[in-house]
Amino acid sequence: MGQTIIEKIISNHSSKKARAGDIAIVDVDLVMATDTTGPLTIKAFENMGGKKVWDSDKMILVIDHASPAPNEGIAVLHDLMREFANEQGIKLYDVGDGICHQLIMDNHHVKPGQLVLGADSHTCTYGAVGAFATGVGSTDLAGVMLTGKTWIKVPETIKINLTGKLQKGVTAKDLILHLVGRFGIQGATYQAIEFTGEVIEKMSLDSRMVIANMVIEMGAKAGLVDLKGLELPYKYDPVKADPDAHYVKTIEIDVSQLETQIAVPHSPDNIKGISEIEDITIQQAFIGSCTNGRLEDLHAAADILEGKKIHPNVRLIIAPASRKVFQDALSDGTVEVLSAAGATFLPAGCGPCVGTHQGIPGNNENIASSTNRNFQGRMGNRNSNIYLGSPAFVASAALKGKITNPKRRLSI
Ligand SMILES: CC(C)[C@H](C(=O)O)[C@@H](O)C(=O)O
Ligand code: SF4
Repeated sequence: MGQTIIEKIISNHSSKKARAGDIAIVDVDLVMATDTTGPLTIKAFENMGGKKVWDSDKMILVIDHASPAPNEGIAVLHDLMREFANEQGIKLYDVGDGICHQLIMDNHHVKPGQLVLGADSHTCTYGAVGAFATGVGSTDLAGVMLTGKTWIKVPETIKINLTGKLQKGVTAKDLILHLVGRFGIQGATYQAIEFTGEVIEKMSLDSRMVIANMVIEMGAKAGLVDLKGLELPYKYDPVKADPDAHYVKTIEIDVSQLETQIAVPHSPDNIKGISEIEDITIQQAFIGSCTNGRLEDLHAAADILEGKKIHPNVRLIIAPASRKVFQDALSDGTVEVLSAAGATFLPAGCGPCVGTHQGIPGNNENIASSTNRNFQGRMGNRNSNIYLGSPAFVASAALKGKITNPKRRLSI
């Protein structure tokens, strides 16, 4: 019997042909840690007796979660990371460079068919370029830093084929929210998902990243997006599934009828169609994160806000996913449009996504957000409510001061 993409990638990184359910010892192509997990990882590495990482070219550190440092304690942790990176000759991205996942993608640190581990749950984002990338704990990552290897149980695979055409104002975010709602937050636990079909083939890299990024919200180990229709600035050999590969499930979805999808408080699988929840008042709007902080996302917001002013009772906060995203949005006039509409720009980084700093909501406030998680307290206040959706949804809500269908705000 043939192999799925993940079985092939794991086989290529180990000495045996891998099948779902096997335990494989694999060589890792790249490891990554952030300012939330990096200091713990470095300590664990030293506690294991680590002196020199197995390959300093295969490790990346990023200061993005609380960046610039909001207090002395975090400033000390940032310094610890800088010192370690210096001693070991490891590439470190510092304050303002951007979110770890965006930097790894922007700078082509990951390529199709590679196997990457990150001490961050959204490492699965790199499935957008057909890599098997997944999140691990700090101690596991420290082990890889010593040896360049880890063990992995080969996941089973679900195949999702997406056909039809997305309606105006309906995006990759709506699609993945719909799937998270359908599966539930544990619906694909420890499984890989292969995404194929004409909808994927027409998607930009930015949109493919949205899909791969949120598979963790269904508990999946990896989301592997078909590379058809994707142009990359380098040559590569795509890893393809065999025609007789075994899938635990194959799902066909026609996306043509899908309306804007929103995750309502307090879980990313608590999905409603926009028409069910229109008119809820909001006080804060956030566009950013490794899910939706890219150029395409800022463009979608600018399309809605150009020449207009946001509602006077709303704070619209934008954190570009990377410095490059910010610079591109600056040079094409997008920053100007959004700033004139009343948006406040934060440095490139995670920003308010995880509630560490910058934009913690007040009591009883409702937030429209382009991020990926809306658990109670996620943005730093348990007495606030987060509504997750696309950047077009967030911009429309910021404009009207309440949840509204982005379709009505789009001129195209
Ligand atoms: C803080 C960090 C450990 C966490 C993660 O692993 O995902 C964060 O990035 C998140 O999005 O919740
Ligand atoms: S942007 Fe949010 S989800 Fe993404 S890595 Fe940062 S904290 Fe995690």
